[in-house]
Amino acid sequence: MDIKIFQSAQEATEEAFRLLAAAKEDGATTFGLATGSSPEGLYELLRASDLDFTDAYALNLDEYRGLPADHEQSYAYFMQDKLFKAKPFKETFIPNGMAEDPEEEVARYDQVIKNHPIDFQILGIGPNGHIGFNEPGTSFEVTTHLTDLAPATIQANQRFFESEADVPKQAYTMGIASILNSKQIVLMAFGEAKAQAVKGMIEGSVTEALPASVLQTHENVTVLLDQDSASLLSH
Ligand SMILES: N[C@@H]1[C@@H](O)[C@H](O)[C@@H](COP(=O)(O)O)O[C@@H]1O
Repeated sequence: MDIKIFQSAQEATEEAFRLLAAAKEDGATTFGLATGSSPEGLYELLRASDLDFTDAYALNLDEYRGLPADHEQSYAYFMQDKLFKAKPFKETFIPNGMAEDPEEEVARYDQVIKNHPIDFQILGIGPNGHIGFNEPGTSFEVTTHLTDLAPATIQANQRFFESEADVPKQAYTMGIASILNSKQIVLMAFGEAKAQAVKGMIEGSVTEALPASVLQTHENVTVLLDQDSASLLSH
């Protein structure tokens, strides 16, 4: 793992942009994208850039079950709003939160990932160490699946909804095995609320109890931190 600690989230975000642009320059055509506040600044930089994605593919990590693509809190809506409207891709993919048959949806998305192996994957991290929506305890072997959200995740994501009751309780997510297949991974984590998870991910043992710790086993991972998220690291 390449750990880079910056003075601010903004500086770390600028580094994420540089890494993505360099990967693109080197031929990356398929980008794994994440939602949440961590990559928002990156999407802002991409929108303002002159990078052209009309020959590129975007695959998102996850989607809430039960939210249609035009729901303001759906990840499909987030991606349109924050990136795709301004920066069109050749094709974009995201699990369908309204799919009638979860098994079919999971199989469909696994096929999408198989057809479009990811060159460059952006990740955030949940305060409990989740990546995508792979919650603590999820097997490292699984690919796309429907998961029950951990109570801590429902609580953390409540800020985007009117009340806790409005937060979906399930989500589709790429699995750890799918994420590890990406050629290059860049994880962004900012703020004190992430410090414990960041410490576990980098300095703890590789354990399903802290899903992001599996990234220690991948050969091309860069972790971009600000002072607060890095504050519990031993050196
Ligand atoms: N499923 C998403 C994750 O992909 C994201 O990394 C995490 C952190 O979000 P934030 O960046 O807003 O802290 O939250 C959500 O639960």
